[in-house]
Amino acid sequence: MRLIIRDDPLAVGDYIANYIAKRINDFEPTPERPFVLGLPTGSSPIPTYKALIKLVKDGKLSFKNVITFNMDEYVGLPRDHSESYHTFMFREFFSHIDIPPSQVNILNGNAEDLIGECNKYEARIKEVGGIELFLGGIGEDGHIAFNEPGSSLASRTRIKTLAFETILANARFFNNDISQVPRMALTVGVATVLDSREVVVVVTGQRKSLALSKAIEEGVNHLASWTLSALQMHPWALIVVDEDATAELHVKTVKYFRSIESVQHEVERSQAALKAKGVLQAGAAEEQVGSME
Ligand SMILES: N[C@@H]1[C@@H](O)[C@H](O)[C@@H](COP(=O)(O)O)O[C@@H]1O
Repeated sequence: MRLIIRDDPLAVGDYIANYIAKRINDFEPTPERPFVLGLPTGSSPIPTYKALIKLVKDGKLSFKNVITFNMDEYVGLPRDHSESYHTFMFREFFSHIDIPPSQVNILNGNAEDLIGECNKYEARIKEVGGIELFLGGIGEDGHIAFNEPGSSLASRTRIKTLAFETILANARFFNNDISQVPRMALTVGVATVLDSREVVVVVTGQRKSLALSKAIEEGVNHLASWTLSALQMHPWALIVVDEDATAELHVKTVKYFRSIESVQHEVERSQAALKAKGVLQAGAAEEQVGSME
């Protein structure tokens, strides 16, 4: 697992957007071999979405051959409700980029057969070859998507009852009226996220700092009380945080991850110099740097 620390949420958004853009561009997706991207909602990914939109507008990135799967959706909230995750995703992201709407997958929280809807979602992910990169955010209790504390590490896409803390936290989107916040959601499972080839999580703000420290400085327990801790079992996980989110980390943890990043920069610089001199073949430098993760 790698931890990248940036000054503020905007710098975090820029970092993640450039990271995702590089992954998509290096993949060279085609209609036959699309790039499959998992996406979250919430306020934390908004700077990333803004930076991705800019990359598309500047002609540096295209979503024409990208298929997306969103993490979750409320149950029973009309699709066109201002706070549904459908509305959120089109308002904040999809309407501003070149992705064909037919390549956007978002769970239908109003399906007649909710269990069938969840099973179909898992099947569709498999059908397109699995998720290449899952971008996620976390709640204050460390939940990923709506995998509240206590979610099984083996969980798949399913119906989930929301924790009271999550209902309280999300009341800000519903006129601060708890009674308006849906009590249930459809969500991808912890195993759905862990199955993706790469996971990138955005964590910003001091209110997430306890969850971050529990998830990376302590162990994974079978109930995944801090669901983010499940990432410790993923072979290719990256958490990108701002300074405020590091408030509860040990100084040595912060120093450790900062030192890894600076050594990596050093390696990248020397590999680039060798490449420029023709000593290393194109591609070899990235492979060697990648092996540090
Ligand atoms: N289901 C979503 C999560 O996927 C998201 O990570 C979380 C945090 O939201 P925010 O980024 O606004 O703090 O909110 C909701 O609970």
